[in-house]
Parts: sequence; structure tokens; C-alpha cells
Amino acid sequence: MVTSASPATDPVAPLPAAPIPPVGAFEHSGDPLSPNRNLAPLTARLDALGRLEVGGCLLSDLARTYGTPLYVLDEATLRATCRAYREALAAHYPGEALALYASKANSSLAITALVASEGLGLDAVSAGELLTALQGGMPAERIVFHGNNKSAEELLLAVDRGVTVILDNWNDITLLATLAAGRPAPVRVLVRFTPGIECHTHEYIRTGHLDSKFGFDPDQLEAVLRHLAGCPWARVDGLHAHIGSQIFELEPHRDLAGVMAEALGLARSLGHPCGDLNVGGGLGIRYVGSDDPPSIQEWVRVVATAVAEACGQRQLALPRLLCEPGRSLVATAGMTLYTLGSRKEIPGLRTYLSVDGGMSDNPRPITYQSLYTAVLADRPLAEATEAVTVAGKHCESGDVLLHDVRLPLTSPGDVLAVFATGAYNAAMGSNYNRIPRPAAVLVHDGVADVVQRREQPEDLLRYDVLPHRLLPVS
Ligand SMILES: Cc1ncc(COP(=O)(O)O)c(C=O)c1O
Ligand SMILES: N[C@@H](CCCC[NH3+])C(=O)O
Repeated sequence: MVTSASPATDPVAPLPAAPIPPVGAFEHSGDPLSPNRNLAPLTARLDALGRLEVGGCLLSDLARTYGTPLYVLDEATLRATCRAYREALAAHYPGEALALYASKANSSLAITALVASEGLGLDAVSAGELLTALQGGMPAERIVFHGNNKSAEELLLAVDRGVTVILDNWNDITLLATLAAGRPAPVRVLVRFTPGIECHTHEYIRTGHLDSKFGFDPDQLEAVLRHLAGCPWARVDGLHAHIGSQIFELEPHRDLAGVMAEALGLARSLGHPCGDLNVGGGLGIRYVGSDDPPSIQEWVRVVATAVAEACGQRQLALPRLLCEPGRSLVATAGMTLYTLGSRKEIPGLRTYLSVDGGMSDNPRPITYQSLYTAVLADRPLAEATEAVTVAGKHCESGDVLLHDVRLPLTSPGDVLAVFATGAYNAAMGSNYNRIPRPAAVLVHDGVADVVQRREQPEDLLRYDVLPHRLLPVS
């Protein structure tokens, strides 16, 4: 096991990162090359009245027009992050490289189309994500299909469409062997293994340590590769590992390169072509003022340099480098707008402000105790004069979006804008309390396009069936 707490011996001098912009500096929303270090989308501006706009659209207008809660996605930021990955890989990796968007972070036709148009690929983990990717125009040859418990139907869809399958366990191998029988060409697969690397992030979003449900145990890797060498239905195109999410350290990623290059040497020695090395995702983003993640350039540079060096040291032909950024690609492009409603003051204890959404549109605070930053959409720079706790509207005491934050004095009807909600918010949303899912708009140059319609309460009844014998007798 590699533990990355020890100081690194970095042969590569750090890139000078642009200073992280202060919270509230919306007119200079930070480093255009590394949106993951900014709090606000790149197009965040104040209008002449000091109100916040994004993508040329006034946030409070969006709230009025489309209702709240509302997810707002800034196209310019999304494109900038895609380009940051693309250009950094081209600049820092001496071979071929491709970033695959981990669509679990936020899966929709619009995001897929946008990411595909920027030349990236995509990682899907279910039939739903896979269909969204294919229908959103992502070429099948740029998609990889993951999952620690893929169904036969999901595997069949992937194989039929020519999508590369990431083998996660023996069950995948057994199912695929049957599905692939009689096909003219072997199924392209990558083999995922647990690299045994610890990193500092919430325990629920760590995946690289040995006690993980994902991937083959490293001790089994050789047996798996030997088995696959005798499977004409499979073409082992590479290896995959992923260490976790919302990671600010670079050392674990550097360590991963060494572990993966070693495994690559083994796989090739057993006759597998293994042209691809997929190092997963995991780069963190800035949710609150004190977060200071590495830039996309820095992350890519460290990963790319480490992979090239680790392969060079073992005299391995350079593989195509694949990575799977999710959060760092979409989080900062997204914001959520809420309307403030009731206020409850508990003298000497706390003031609760309630919004019209909560854990159903953003389950991250209740799941991981995640922190967020919020401002009033029309007075983002107004002096914050009171400490409040912003609660959601669900029947759950833990449904709190922001604990003990400072805001200006508010009134019911004010629009609250929460930053960095583009990843793992809509994607992890639910209908708890039968609350419909919010709409999402994509903003660009003053135009807002609805990319996900607001769910209606009636929609929630679509799959309910009332047996005849239970029909009310009139
Ligand atoms: C296999 C795999 N790839 C990519 C990702 C994306 O990670 P992140 O959103 O942290 O970049 C994840 C999520 O942790 C994952 O499990
Ligand atoms: N859902 C997690 C990230 C999990 C990444 C997927 N393996 C989060 O919101 O931070």
C-alpha cells in the first residue's frame, strides 16, 4: 500500500498558479485557465445596479422567469474547463491523451453535446448515463462503461454500441463472455484495479484504498490478466484505476502513475496490447473561500509527467493517457437559485432561513457535511450583518444547506444564489417528500436555454399504480 502523507520528491517545479480570487470578487472571477479554483463561473459580473449576472443573464430575472429552485449552468465556464483539460494534456503529455467526462457528476443531453463538441470523451456508469451520452452525440468510441455491478442488459447495450467496457470484477467477465460469444470482433475492455493508495478526502468518496468495492484487488490482477489472455472474446486495451474525489493533494496521483505503470508492464508481458492507461478523476474544486485546489493545468502536468516518467523508467512504450474528470469539469459552471421563505429566530441560539429546495436538489451537505457559499442574487456585495442557517424545506432536521453563514438582512422573496453546484447536485437529487426536480438552464451571451424542464407534482404520479381493489368506493 502506498500512503501519500509523506512529503513528495517532486522532480517538477510547481507551476505558478494565479492567486485564488477572494470570495465576492465577481467582476474578476479568477483564473480563466482553471475554473476549478474559482468560486463563481467565469462570466459572473455585477450589473450597473450591483446585481449578479452569469452568462449575460441577471440571476434574479432567471429566477422570476423559470422559477426556483433553478440550476444555472454557464456554457463559457464549461467550455473553458473542457479546453483546460484538452490543452494541458496536449502541452504536458508527450503521447496521445484524452479526457473523458465522468458524467455521473451531471448527466444530461446538453452537457454531453457540449463536452462532445469540445472533443472530450465520456465515462458512463449505467444504462441511463450511457443512453444520455449516445443520444447527446458522444461517439461510442470515446465512451467507457463503468460499474461494480453491471447488469447483463447494461453490458449488452455497451457491447452492441461499441463502447469500451471497464472490467470491474469476475462477474463482468462471466457475463461478457456469454454476451460476446459469436461476435465478429472482440470486446474492447480495460481492467480496473484498486491501486492501494490512500488520499485525504471524505471516506465515502475514497476509492483507491484496498477496502473498496470497486475494481479487482491488486493481488488478483495477475490472475485476471492471465485469464483474459486466454479469452478470444476480449481485447484488453488498457488498465484503469481511480483513487477518489475532491482531492487537493497531488502526491497520490503521482504515486498512482508508478503503480499503474508497473501493472501495465505486467499486462503487456502477458501479451495484452494495453495501449491505454486510465488514471481516473478526482481533482477537487473550490466550494468555500478556504479551499485551495490545484489548477487543472497543475494536476494534468503532474499526472502526465509522472505517467511518462514511470513508463520511461520501465522502458514501456507510452500508452494513450486517459483521465476521467467529473467534478472539476462541471461544478464551478453551476449555480443554484432559491427563493427565501420563512424565517425562524431562536433567541440566543440560531436564525433559520428556509428556502424552496434543499436536500432533494443538493444532498451533499446532509451526505458529506459539504460546505457551500451563497450570496443574495441582487445584493451580492451587501454587508453581511447576521449569522443564519439556511435550511431546506424537507421533513428532516438535517436538511440544512448552509450552517452558520453570514448574510445581509433578508426578506422573504429574496433570491439566494449558491455557488459551485454543477457537480453531484442534480445528479444525486431525489424526490424526497415528493418534491419535483428543479429545471436547469444553460446561459450564454445573455440567452438562457432550458436544458432540463421542471418536474411537476403530477409527473411524480406517473409510475404509481393503484390496484383496482384499492380504488375508493364512491
Ligand atoms: C471511476 C471514476 N472515474 C471518475 C470519477 C470522477 O471523479 P471526480 O468527479 O472527482 O473527478 C469517479 C468519481 O469519483 C469515479 O468513480
Ligand atoms: N458524490 C460524491 C462524489 C462521488 C464520486 C463518484 N465516485 C460527491 O458529491 O462529492
